[in-house]
Amino acid sequence: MNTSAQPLHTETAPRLEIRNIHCSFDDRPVVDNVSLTVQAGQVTCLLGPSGCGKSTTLRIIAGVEMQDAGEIYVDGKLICDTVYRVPPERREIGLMFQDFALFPHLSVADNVAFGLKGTRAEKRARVTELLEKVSLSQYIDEFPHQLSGGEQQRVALARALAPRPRIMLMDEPFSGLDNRLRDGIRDETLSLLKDEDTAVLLVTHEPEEAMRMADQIALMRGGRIIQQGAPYNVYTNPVDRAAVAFFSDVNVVKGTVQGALVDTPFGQFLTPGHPDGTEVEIVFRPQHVRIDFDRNGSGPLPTPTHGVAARATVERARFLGHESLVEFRMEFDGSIQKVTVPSVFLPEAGRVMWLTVPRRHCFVFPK
Ligand SMILES: Nc1ncnc2c1ncn2[C@@H]1O[C@H](COP(=O)(O)OP(=O)(O)OP(=O)(O)O)[C@@H](O)[C@H]1O
Repeated sequence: MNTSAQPLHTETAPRLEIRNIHCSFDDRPVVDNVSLTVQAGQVTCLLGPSGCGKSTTLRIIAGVEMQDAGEIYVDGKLICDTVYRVPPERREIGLMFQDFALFPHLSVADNVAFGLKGTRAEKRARVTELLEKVSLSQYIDEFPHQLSGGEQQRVALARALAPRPRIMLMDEPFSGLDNRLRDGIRDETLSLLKDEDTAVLLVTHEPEEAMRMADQIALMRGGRIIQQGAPYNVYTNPVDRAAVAFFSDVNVVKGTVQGALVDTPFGQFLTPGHPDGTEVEIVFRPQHVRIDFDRNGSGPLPTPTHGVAARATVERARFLGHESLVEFRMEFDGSIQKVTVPSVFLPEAGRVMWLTVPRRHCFVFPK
Protein backbone atom coordinates (compact mmCIF):
# COMPACT_ATOMS: atom_id res chain seq x y z
CA MET A 1 0.00 0.00 0.00
CA ASN A 2 1.28 3.45 -0.87
CA THR A 3 1.25 5.54 2.29
CA SER A 4 3.06 8.62 0.94
CA ALA A 5 1.03 11.83 0.79
CA GLN A 6 -0.40 11.85 -2.72
CA PRO A 7 -2.86 14.33 -4.13
CA LEU A 8 -6.31 12.79 -4.32
CA HIS A 9 -7.59 11.46 -7.67
CA THR A 10 -5.01 13.31 -9.80
CA GLU A 11 -5.82 11.07 -12.79
CA THR A 12 -9.41 12.21 -12.96
CA ALA A 13 -9.16 15.47 -11.02
CA PRO A 14 -10.51 18.56 -12.75
CA ARG A 15 -7.88 21.07 -13.84
CA LEU A 16 -9.49 23.64 -11.52
CA GLU A 17 -11.76 23.03 -8.59
CA ILE A 18 -12.98 25.54 -6.04
CA ARG A 19 -14.85 24.31 -2.98
CA ASN A 20 -17.17 26.27 -0.70
CA ILE A 21 -15.55 29.65 -1.29
CA HIS A 22 -16.79 32.48 0.93
CA CYS A 23 -15.75 36.12 0.81
CA SER A 24 -17.29 39.06 2.67
CA PHE A 25 -16.53 42.77 2.48
CA ASP A 26 -17.60 44.78 5.56
CA ASP A 27 -19.59 41.75 6.81
CA ARG A 28 -21.51 41.62 3.51
CA PRO A 29 -21.14 38.23 1.80
CA VAL A 30 -20.13 38.84 -1.80
CA VAL A 31 -19.15 35.24 -2.64
CA ASP A 32 -21.31 32.80 -0.73
CA ASN A 33 -20.39 29.11 -0.68
CA VAL A 34 -19.33 28.91 -4.32
CA SER A 35 -18.09 25.56 -5.68
CA LEU A 36 -17.27 24.74 -9.27
CA THR A 37 -14.96 22.70 -11.47
CA VAL A 38 -13.35 23.32 -14.85
CA GLN A 39 -11.85 20.51 -16.95
CA ALA A 40 -8.79 20.90 -19.19
CA GLY A 41 -9.81 21.97 -22.70
CA GLN A 42 -13.18 23.23 -21.46
CA VAL A 43 -14.71 26.66 -21.02
CA THR A 44 -16.86 27.31 -17.97
CA CYS A 45 -18.72 30.63 -17.99
CA LEU A 46 -19.55 32.36 -14.75
CA LEU A 47 -22.67 34.21 -15.85
CA GLY A 48 -24.63 36.72 -13.83
CA PRO A 49 -25.75 40.32 -13.45
CA SER A 50 -23.42 43.14 -12.45
CA GLY A 51 -22.32 43.00 -8.82
CA CYS A 52 -23.20 39.33 -8.20
CA GLY A 53 -19.61 38.43 -7.24
CA LYS A 54 -18.18 37.03 -10.50
CA SER A 55 -15.00 39.12 -10.61
CA THR A 56 -14.34 38.61 -6.91
CA THR A 57 -14.50 34.82 -7.47
CA LEU A 58 -11.99 35.16 -10.32
CA ARG A 59 -9.67 37.35 -8.23
CA ILE A 60 -9.73 34.80 -5.41
CA ILE A 61 -8.69 32.05 -7.84
CA ALA A 62 -5.94 34.29 -9.27
CA GLY A 63 -4.70 34.87 -5.71
CA VAL A 64 -5.08 38.65 -5.66
CA GLU A 65 -8.02 38.48 -3.24
CA MET A 66 -8.21 36.22 -0.19
CA GLN A 67 -11.25 34.08 0.64
CA ASP A 68 -12.61 33.83 4.22
CA ALA A 69 -13.27 30.12 3.76
CA GLY A 70 -12.98 27.42 1.13
CA GLU A 71 -10.27 25.74 -0.92
CA ILE A 72 -8.84 25.91 -4.43
CA TYR A 73 -7.35 22.85 -6.16
CA VAL A 74 -5.40 22.59 -9.41
CA ASP A 75 -5.16 19.06 -10.85
CA GLY A 76 -6.31 17.75 -7.48
CA LYS A 77 -3.55 19.55 -5.54
CA LEU A 78 -4.47 22.14 -2.94
CA ILE A 79 -3.10 25.56 -3.91
CA CYS A 80 -5.00 27.73 -1.48
CA ASP A 81 -7.13 27.56 1.64
CA THR A 82 -7.28 29.97 4.56
CA VAL A 83 -3.91 28.79 5.90
CA TYR A 84 -1.86 27.55 2.94
CA ARG A 85 -1.41 29.82 -0.06
CA VAL A 86 0.57 29.42 -3.29
CA PRO A 87 1.44 33.00 -4.37
CA PRO A 88 -0.29 34.32 -7.53
CA GLU A 89 2.84 34.17 -9.72
CA ARG A 90 3.29 30.46 -9.01
CA ARG A 91 -0.28 29.38 -9.78
CA GLU A 92 0.31 28.91 -13.55
CA ILE A 93 -2.77 30.97 -14.25
CA GLY A 94 -3.17 33.23 -17.30
CA LEU A 95 -5.26 36.36 -16.89
CA MET A 96 -7.16 38.34 -19.45
CA PHE A 97 -9.33 41.28 -18.55
CA GLN A 98 -11.50 43.76 -20.43
CA ASP A 99 -8.75 46.41 -20.56
CA PHE A 100 -6.15 44.00 -21.84
CA ALA A 101 -3.40 46.55 -21.11
CA LEU A 102 -0.55 45.75 -23.46
CA PHE A 103 2.76 47.40 -22.63
CA PRO A 104 2.77 50.42 -24.98
CA HIS A 105 6.58 50.73 -25.13
CA LEU A 106 7.10 47.05 -26.08
CA SER A 107 6.70 45.58 -29.57
CA VAL A 108 4.08 42.91 -30.24
CA ALA A 109 6.81 40.24 -30.01
CA ASP A 110 8.11 41.59 -26.69
CA ASN A 111 4.58 41.86 -25.29
CA VAL A 112 3.91 38.19 -26.08
CA ALA A 113 7.37 37.14 -24.80
CA PHE A 114 6.93 39.08 -21.54
CA GLY A 115 6.11 36.19 -19.20
CA LEU A 116 8.25 33.61 -21.01
CA LYS A 117 11.28 31.80 -19.62
CA GLY A 118 13.98 30.00 -21.64
CA THR A 119 16.55 30.88 -24.26
CA ARG A 120 16.09 33.67 -26.81
CA ALA A 121 15.47 31.08 -29.52
CA GLU A 122 12.86 29.21 -27.45
CA LYS A 123 11.04 32.43 -26.67
CA ARG A 124 11.12 33.51 -30.30
CA ALA A 125 9.72 30.14 -31.40
CA ARG A 126 6.78 30.35 -28.96
CA VAL A 127 6.05 33.98 -29.91
CA THR A 128 6.11 33.10 -33.63
CA GLU A 129 3.85 30.06 -33.06
CA LEU A 130 1.26 32.06 -31.13
CA LEU A 131 1.26 35.06 -33.46
CA GLU A 132 0.66 32.67 -36.34
CA LYS A 133 -2.24 31.13 -34.46
CA VAL A 134 -3.85 34.53 -33.91
CA SER A 135 -3.04 35.54 -37.53
CA LEU A 136 -0.83 38.46 -36.53
CA SER A 137 2.60 37.33 -37.76
CA GLN A 138 2.93 40.39 -39.98
CA TYR A 139 2.68 42.68 -36.91
CA ILE A 140 5.46 41.04 -34.93
CA ASP A 141 7.62 44.19 -34.81
CA GLU A 142 4.80 46.74 -34.59
CA PHE A 143 3.75 48.52 -31.40
CA PRO A 144 0.31 48.28 -29.74
CA HIS A 145 -0.84 51.76 -30.86
CA GLN A 146 -0.38 50.66 -34.50
CA LEU A 147 -3.00 47.90 -34.08
CA SER A 148 -6.80 47.96 -34.04
CA GLY A 149 -8.74 47.07 -30.87
CA GLY A 150 -9.43 43.56 -32.15
CA GLU A 151 -5.77 43.01 -33.03
CA GLN A 152 -4.64 44.27 -29.62
CA GLN A 153 -7.09 41.85 -28.03
CA ARG A 154 -5.54 38.96 -29.96
CA VAL A 155 -2.03 40.02 -28.88
CA ALA A 156 -3.25 40.05 -25.28
CA LEU A 157 -4.61 36.54 -25.75
CA ALA A 158 -1.29 35.36 -27.21
CA ARG A 159 0.56 37.00 -24.28
CA ALA A 160 -1.67 35.32 -21.70
CA LEU A 161 -1.29 31.91 -23.38
CA ALA A 162 2.46 32.15 -24.06
CA PRO A 163 3.67 30.56 -20.78
CA ARG A 164 1.19 27.67 -21.30
CA PRO A 165 -0.97 28.43 -18.26
CA ARG A 166 -2.83 25.49 -16.72
CA ILE A 167 -5.84 27.77 -16.30
CA MET A 168 -7.04 30.91 -18.07
CA LEU A 169 -9.18 33.40 -16.19
CA MET A 170 -10.99 35.83 -18.47
CA ASP A 171 -13.07 38.73 -17.15
CA GLU A 172 -15.42 40.19 -19.79
CA PRO A 173 -12.58 39.92 -22.32
CA PHE A 174 -14.68 40.92 -25.33
CA SER A 175 -16.78 43.74 -23.91
CA GLY A 176 -14.43 46.49 -25.13
CA LEU A 177 -14.76 45.33 -28.73
CA ASP A 178 -16.97 46.59 -31.50
CA ASN A 179 -20.12 44.45 -31.86
CA ARG A 180 -19.33 43.38 -35.42
CA LEU A 181 -15.81 42.27 -34.49
CA ARG A 182 -16.89 40.34 -31.45
CA ASP A 183 -18.38 37.20 -32.92
CA GLY A 184 -15.35 36.49 -35.10
CA ILE A 185 -12.88 37.15 -32.28
CA ARG A 186 -14.88 35.00 -29.86
CA ASP A 187 -14.79 32.07 -32.28
CA GLU A 188 -11.06 32.47 -32.96
CA THR A 189 -10.35 32.77 -29.24
CA LEU A 190 -12.37 29.65 -28.52
CA SER A 191 -10.53 27.55 -31.08
CA LEU A 192 -7.14 28.75 -29.82
CA LEU A 193 -8.08 28.00 -26.20
CA LYS A 194 -9.20 24.48 -27.17
CA ASP A 195 -6.00 24.02 -29.14
CA GLU A 196 -3.88 24.92 -26.10
CA ASP A 197 -5.88 22.54 -23.87
CA THR A 198 -6.06 25.05 -21.05
CA ALA A 199 -9.02 25.19 -18.64
CA VAL A 200 -10.92 28.44 -19.04
CA LEU A 201 -13.09 30.24 -16.52
CA LEU A 202 -14.74 33.16 -18.29
CA VAL A 203 -16.80 35.82 -16.54
CA THR A 204 -19.59 37.50 -18.46
CA HIS A 205 -22.93 39.19 -17.85
CA GLU A 206 -24.08 38.43 -21.42
CA PRO A 207 -26.13 35.24 -21.84
CA GLU A 208 -25.45 35.03 -25.60
CA GLU A 209 -21.73 35.15 -24.94
CA ALA A 210 -22.01 32.34 -22.39
CA MET A 211 -24.19 30.25 -24.73
CA ARG A 212 -21.70 30.78 -27.54
CA MET A 213 -18.50 30.09 -25.59
CA ALA A 214 -19.30 27.74 -22.75
CA ASP A 215 -19.13 23.99 -22.29
CA GLN A 216 -20.57 24.62 -18.82
CA ILE A 217 -22.48 27.62 -17.49
CA ALA A 218 -22.52 28.53 -13.80
CA LEU A 219 -25.37 30.97 -13.27
CA MET A 220 -24.60 33.32 -10.38
CA ARG A 221 -26.88 35.61 -8.38
CA GLY A 222 -26.30 37.44 -5.11
CA GLY A 223 -22.95 35.74 -4.51
CA ARG A 224 -24.32 32.21 -5.05
CA ILE A 225 -24.28 29.81 -7.95
CA ILE A 226 -27.95 29.08 -8.49
CA GLN A 227 -27.56 26.63 -11.38
CA GLN A 228 -24.74 24.84 -13.22
CA GLY A 229 -24.75 22.73 -16.33
CA ALA A 230 -24.34 22.55 -20.09
CA PRO A 231 -25.81 25.61 -21.84
CA TYR A 232 -28.68 23.57 -23.30
CA ASN A 233 -29.67 22.24 -19.87
CA VAL A 234 -29.44 25.60 -18.13
CA TYR A 235 -31.58 27.15 -20.88
CA THR A 236 -34.19 24.41 -21.09
CA ASN A 237 -34.42 23.45 -17.39
CA PRO A 238 -34.23 26.78 -15.54
CA VAL A 239 -34.45 26.64 -11.74
CA ASP A 240 -36.67 29.68 -11.30
CA ARG A 241 -38.37 32.55 -13.12
CA ALA A 242 -35.31 34.81 -12.85
CA ALA A 243 -33.19 32.09 -14.48
CA VAL A 244 -35.60 32.03 -17.42
CA ALA A 245 -35.65 35.83 -17.57
CA PHE A 246 -31.87 36.04 -17.58
CA PHE A 247 -31.74 34.46 -21.04
CA SER A 248 -34.81 35.96 -22.71
CA ASP A 249 -38.01 37.92 -22.30
CA VAL A 250 -40.65 35.96 -20.40
CA ASN A 251 -44.41 35.68 -20.32
CA VAL A 252 -46.15 34.85 -17.06
CA VAL A 253 -49.62 33.45 -16.36
CA LYS A 254 -50.66 33.20 -12.71
CA GLY A 255 -52.79 30.54 -11.05
CA THR A 256 -53.59 28.75 -7.78
CA VAL A 257 -52.96 25.03 -7.17
CA GLN A 258 -56.01 22.84 -6.58
CA GLY A 259 -55.49 19.07 -6.37
CA ALA A 260 -51.93 19.18 -7.87
CA LEU A 261 -53.33 21.06 -10.88
CA VAL A 262 -53.63 24.68 -11.85
CA ASP A 263 -56.32 25.91 -14.23
CA THR A 264 -55.29 28.48 -16.81
CA PRO A 265 -56.77 29.68 -20.10
CA PHE A 266 -54.02 27.60 -21.72
CA GLY A 267 -55.47 24.51 -20.07
CA GLN A 268 -54.59 22.65 -16.89
CA PHE A 269 -50.99 22.31 -15.74
CA LEU A 270 -49.68 19.65 -13.36
CA THR A 271 -48.06 21.10 -10.25
CA PRO A 272 -46.63 18.13 -8.36
CA GLY A 273 -45.08 19.02 -5.02
CA HIS A 274 -47.07 22.23 -4.55
CA PRO A 275 -49.79 22.06 -1.87
CA ASP A 276 -53.33 23.25 -2.56
CA GLY A 277 -53.66 27.03 -2.36
CA THR A 278 -50.08 27.70 -3.54
CA GLU A 279 -49.93 30.57 -5.98
CA VAL A 280 -47.82 29.59 -8.97
CA GLU A 281 -46.58 31.19 -12.15
CA ILE A 282 -46.55 29.49 -15.52
CA VAL A 283 -43.54 30.97 -17.31
CA PHE A 284 -42.80 30.67 -21.04
CA ARG A 285 -40.66 32.39 -23.64
CA PRO A 286 -42.08 34.58 -26.45
CA GLN A 287 -40.51 32.43 -29.18
CA HIS A 288 -42.39 29.35 -28.00
CA VAL A 289 -45.90 30.72 -28.44
CA ARG A 290 -47.79 29.48 -31.48
CA ILE A 291 -50.23 31.85 -33.21
CA ASP A 292 -53.39 30.71 -35.00
CA PHE A 293 -55.80 32.87 -36.95
CA ASP A 294 -59.38 33.20 -35.77
CA ARG A 295 -61.83 31.25 -37.93
CA ASN A 296 -64.94 33.42 -37.45
CA GLY A 297 -64.80 33.05 -33.69
CA SER A 298 -64.28 29.31 -33.69
CA GLY A 299 -60.55 29.39 -33.00
CA PRO A 300 -57.98 26.92 -34.26
CA LEU A 301 -58.65 23.26 -34.84
CA PRO A 302 -57.87 21.34 -31.63
CA THR A 303 -54.22 20.24 -31.60
CA PRO A 304 -53.78 18.41 -28.28
CA THR A 305 -49.99 18.17 -28.63
CA HIS A 306 -49.76 21.94 -28.69
CA GLY A 307 -52.02 22.51 -25.68
CA VAL A 308 -55.15 24.61 -25.33
CA ALA A 309 -55.52 27.86 -27.29
CA ALA A 310 -56.43 31.15 -25.57
CA ARG A 311 -58.01 34.13 -27.33
CA ALA A 312 -56.07 37.38 -27.59
CA THR A 313 -56.13 40.67 -29.49
CA VAL A 314 -53.14 42.19 -31.22
CA GLU A 315 -52.03 45.26 -29.26
CA ARG A 316 -49.08 46.13 -31.51
CA ALA A 317 -46.53 44.51 -33.80
CA ARG A 318 -42.99 45.55 -34.69
CA PHE A 319 -40.39 44.22 -37.08
CA LEU A 320 -36.99 43.95 -35.35
CA GLY A 321 -34.87 42.84 -38.31
CA HIS A 322 -34.23 39.21 -37.42
CA GLU A 323 -37.76 38.64 -36.05
CA SER A 324 -41.14 40.27 -35.45
CA LEU A 325 -42.41 41.04 -31.95
CA VAL A 326 -46.18 40.96 -31.48
CA GLU A 327 -47.80 42.02 -28.22
CA PHE A 328 -51.19 40.52 -27.43
CA ARG A 329 -53.79 41.51 -24.85
CA MET A 330 -55.23 38.30 -23.40
CA GLU A 331 -58.99 38.05 -23.22
CA PHE A 332 -58.94 36.13 -19.93
CA ASP A 333 -57.22 38.70 -17.73
CA GLY A 334 -56.26 41.69 -19.88
CA SER A 335 -52.56 40.88 -19.43
CA ILE A 336 -50.06 41.55 -22.21
CA GLN A 337 -48.14 38.52 -23.55
CA LYS A 338 -45.33 38.79 -26.09
CA VAL A 339 -44.76 36.55 -29.07
CA THR A 340 -41.79 36.55 -31.44
CA VAL A 341 -41.97 35.21 -34.96
CA PRO A 342 -38.78 34.57 -36.95
CA SER A 343 -40.01 36.41 -40.07
CA VAL A 344 -41.98 39.49 -41.07
CA PHE A 345 -45.34 39.19 -39.31
CA LEU A 346 -47.16 42.44 -38.71
CA PRO A 347 -50.89 41.88 -38.03
CA GLU A 348 -52.91 45.04 -37.50
CA ALA A 349 -53.88 46.13 -33.97
CA GLY A 350 -57.28 44.87 -32.83
CA ARG A 351 -57.11 41.61 -34.79
CA VAL A 352 -58.28 38.57 -32.82
CA MET A 353 -55.99 35.54 -32.75
CA TRP A 354 -55.39 32.41 -30.68
CA LEU A 355 -52.24 31.63 -28.75
CA THR A 356 -50.99 28.17 -27.74
CA VAL A 357 -47.88 27.19 -25.77
CA PRO A 358 -46.48 23.64 -25.96
CA ARG A 359 -46.25 22.13 -22.48
CA ARG A 360 -42.62 21.22 -22.84
CA HIS A 361 -41.76 24.92 -23.08
CA CYS A 362 -43.72 25.93 -19.96
CA PHE A 363 -42.16 26.12 -16.49
CA VAL A 364 -44.22 26.10 -13.30
CA PHE A 365 -42.70 27.95 -10.33
CA PRO A 366 -44.17 28.96 -6.96
CA LYS A 367 -44.81 32.69 -6.91
N1 LIG B 1 -12.40 45.16 -2.39
C1 LIG B 1 -13.70 45.36 -2.19
N2 LIG B 1 -14.16 46.01 -1.08
C2 LIG B 1 -15.48 46.17 -0.87
N3 LIG B 1 -16.45 45.74 -1.70
C3 LIG B 1 -16.07 45.12 -2.82
C4 LIG B 1 -14.68 44.87 -3.14
N4 LIG B 1 -14.62 44.20 -4.31
C5 LIG B 1 -15.89 44.03 -4.72
N5 LIG B 1 -16.75 44.57 -3.84
C6 LIG B 1 -18.24 44.54 -3.94
O1 LIG B 1 -18.60 43.18 -4.10
C7 LIG B 1 -19.72 43.07 -4.98
C8 LIG B 1 -19.39 42.10 -6.08
O2 LIG B 1 -18.39 42.66 -6.91
P1 LIG B 1 -17.82 41.89 -8.19
O3 LIG B 1 -16.90 42.85 -8.90
O4 LIG B 1 -17.28 40.59 -7.78
O5 LIG B 1 -19.14 41.68 -9.05
P2 LIG B 1 -19.32 41.28 -10.57
O6 LIG B 1 -20.39 40.26 -10.60
O7 LIG B 1 -18.03 40.93 -11.17
O8 LIG B 1 -19.88 42.62 -11.19
P3 LIG B 1 -19.37 43.44 -12.47
O9 LIG B 1 -19.78 42.62 -13.65
O10 LIG B 1 -20.13 44.73 -12.36
O11 LIG B 1 -17.89 43.59 -12.29
C9 LIG B 1 -20.02 44.48 -5.48
O12 LIG B 1 -21.11 44.98 -4.74
C10 LIG B 1 -18.76 45.23 -5.17
O13 LIG B 1 -19.03 46.58 -4.92
